[in-house]
Amino acid sequence: MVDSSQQKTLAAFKKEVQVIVDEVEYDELFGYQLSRGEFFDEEAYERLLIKLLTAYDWDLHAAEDSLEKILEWRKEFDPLSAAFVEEHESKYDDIGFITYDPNGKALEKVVTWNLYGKVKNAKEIFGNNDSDTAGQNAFLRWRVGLMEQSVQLLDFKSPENDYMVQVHDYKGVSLFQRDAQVKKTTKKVIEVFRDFYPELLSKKFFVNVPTLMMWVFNVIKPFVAEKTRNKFVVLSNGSDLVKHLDPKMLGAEYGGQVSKGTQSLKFLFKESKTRYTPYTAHLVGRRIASEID
Ligand code: HEM
Repeated sequence: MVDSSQQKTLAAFKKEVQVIVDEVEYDELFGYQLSRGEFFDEEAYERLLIKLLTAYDWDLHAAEDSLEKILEWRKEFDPLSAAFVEEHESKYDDIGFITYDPNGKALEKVVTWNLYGKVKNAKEIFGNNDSDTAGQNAFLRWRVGLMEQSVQLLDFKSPENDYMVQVHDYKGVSLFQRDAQVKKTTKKVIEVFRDFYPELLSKKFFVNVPTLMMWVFNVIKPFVAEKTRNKFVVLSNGSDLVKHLDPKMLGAEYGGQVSKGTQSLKFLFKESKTRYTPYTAHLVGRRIASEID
C-alpha cells in the first residue's frame, strides 16, 4: 500500500523518469518501456518505480540516482542480449537453471538455482587468472542472462509473483575451490545484483553449506545490502529446504516430492529463454535483425 506522502514522491519520480531516459538514451527496464511509447504499460511502470523507491526507503534522490545508473548499465551491458540472444557454453548448464511454477505459492513461483558446489574446476568456470577477462566475462554474461530470464518470468502487476527465490546449493564444495578468481567474480556478481536488480528477491537460501565453511557467509555478507541480507537463510542440510519451500517444487534431495530430483525440472530453463514481455520480444527481435544485417 502506498500512503499519501508516498503518492507525492511517486508523482515526483514519474516526472523525472523521462528526463533520465532522455539523458541516458535508454528506454527499458526489466522488459518494460519507461516512456509513453507503443509498449508502455502504466501499471507495470508504476510498480517498477515503487520497487525502486522501496529499495531506497522512499528517498527520491537515491531512487533517481539508482534508475540512472541502472539504465546506463543496461545500455552498456545489454542484459537482454545476455539472456535471450547470446549462446552460452554448455558447461554452465549443470550449475544454473530456473524452475517456474505458475500455480506455486506467492513469491515462490520463480526460483533460480545455482549449484556452485558442483564446480570442480573453478578456473574453467570463473577464469584462469586476472588477465583472463574473457573467462570472467563469459561467466558474468551467463549469470546475468540467467537473472534476466528469471526477472522476465515475474509479473510486476501481481503481488503474488513480483519477487523471486534464489537457491545456492554448495553440496560437495571445498575450501580449495574458493580461489582468487572465484572471490573476484563472486564480488562482481554481488555488486551487479545489488546495484542493478533492486527489490526482486523474496528469499535466498544457501543449502548444503559445510559447517567448516559457514564463516564464508560472514566474509561475504558486508558486500550485500542489509535489506537483502535479511532475506538470506543458511541451511547445512539440503533436505531442510522443504521446511521453507513448496514440496511440489523440490526434488527428493531437498526433501520434496519431485521424484527424479530438481534436475528433472531443468527443461524449464530452456523454456524461460523464450518467455518474455512484448517489449523484450520487440527489442530482442531488433538485436537479432542487426546481427543478421
Ligand atoms: C567455494 C565455492 C563457492 C563458489 C564457487 C561460490 C560462488 C558464488 C557466486 C558466483 C556468487 C554470486 C551471486 C550469484 O551467483 O547468485 C556467490 C554469492 C554468495 N555466496 Fe557463494 N560461493 C562459494 C562458497 C560459498 C559459501 C561456502 C558460502 C557460505 C554460506 C557462500 C555464500 C554466499 C553469499 C552469502 C553470497 C551473496 C549472495 C547474493 O548477494 O545474492 N558462498 N557465491
